[in-house]
Amino acid sequence: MGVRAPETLHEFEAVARGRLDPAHYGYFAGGAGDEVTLRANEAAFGRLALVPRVLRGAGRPRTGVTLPGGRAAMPVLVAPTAFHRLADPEGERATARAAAATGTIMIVSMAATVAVEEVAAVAPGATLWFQLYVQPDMAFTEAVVRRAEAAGCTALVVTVDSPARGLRERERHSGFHDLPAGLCCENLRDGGRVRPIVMSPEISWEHIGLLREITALPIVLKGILHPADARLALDHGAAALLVSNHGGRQLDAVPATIDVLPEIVTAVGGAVPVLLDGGIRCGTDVLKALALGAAAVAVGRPVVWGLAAGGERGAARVLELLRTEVEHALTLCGCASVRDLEPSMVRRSC
Ligand SMILES: Cc1cc2nc3c(=O)[nH]c(=O)nc-3n(C[C@H](O)[C@H](O)[C@H](O)COP(=O)(O)O)c2cc1C
Ligand SMILES: CCCCC(=O)C(=O)O
Repeated sequence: MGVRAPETLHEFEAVARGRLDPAHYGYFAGGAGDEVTLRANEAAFGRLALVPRVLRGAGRPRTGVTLPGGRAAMPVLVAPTAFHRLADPEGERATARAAAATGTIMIVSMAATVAVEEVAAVAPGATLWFQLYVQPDMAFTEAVVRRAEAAGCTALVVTVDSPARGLRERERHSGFHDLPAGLCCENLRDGGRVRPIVMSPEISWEHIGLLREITALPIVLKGILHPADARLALDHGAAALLVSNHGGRQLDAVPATIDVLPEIVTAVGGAVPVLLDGGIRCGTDVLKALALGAAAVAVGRPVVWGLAAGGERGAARVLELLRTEVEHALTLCGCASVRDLEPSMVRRSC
């Protein structure tokens, strides 16, 4: 990991950048269009300030959270990201072990380069959720869901922000087109072939209803940005929502996730937990999201940077850094647990 081990998530990105094939770095780092939303996700956290409480005698804070798909030792989950074997030869196996080591939940991407069964087998201590792009062929979708269930996944995270793939200029310019020979989306195997992932504009709420009938797993809808959709998600039996703009990789010019979180939390009215991802880069970002009503957050790129910088140990270090930072920030905010955070403790700073 270079002369000095990276000590912040930004340092991990710098090390990862130096190690990755530039085309792969472009794929991981890039966003859609002019990357307005990609930048906005991080910048919006920078415009918020935390207002601590004092003299509460809170003691050492507890960082754990309970969610529909299980408990996590910290309120930071591993967001689903594709193609981990581009970052490290062990790929998703390493990520899952890192998640298990920090006691957090890994959301395994449907586009993982290690099969979900193998990810579960090599990291028996990990709580895994499975991310799904509903395929127009519902029989195949059901087969994939059955694999995730049999592997022991405890929730289904259905990504709903991808009726088409985002237009990613940086990815194109950096020369990333496809997985190299020898790697494929292992969860898309179907007999002797590997199916392509279809992102279809025909997927609708009806499909969510069908999924609800197919599986007893809690369904988390990932990619909700509009309060009306948050209410529809409740009508369709979602067990949780994940406010996400796909890390700025789908429609450019959508708002930063932290800026829409309060509206979604209001629309949901406490009926189900609301999670958030996009632009979380340190412990105080986590506290801001939790104070504004998120039950937990997820990180995408930072885990990939950890993986590229130092494999399983690097990914574990990134998660451990976040855990330590969250605990420290909770202490300085006078909180005994994440439940003590509330909207009055966040203020727009400029
Ligand atoms: C390289 C990369 C691959 C991703 N792959 C997926 C995926 O397969 N499925 C999915 O639902 N989201 C995917 N996402 C979106 C992430 O789950 C998450 O929404 C986003 O990365 C959060 O933003 P952050 O990277 O700023 O933490 C991907 C994001 C990145 C950066
Ligand atoms: C077909 C893989 C899609 C991965 C993804 O969602 C992303 O790159 O953002």
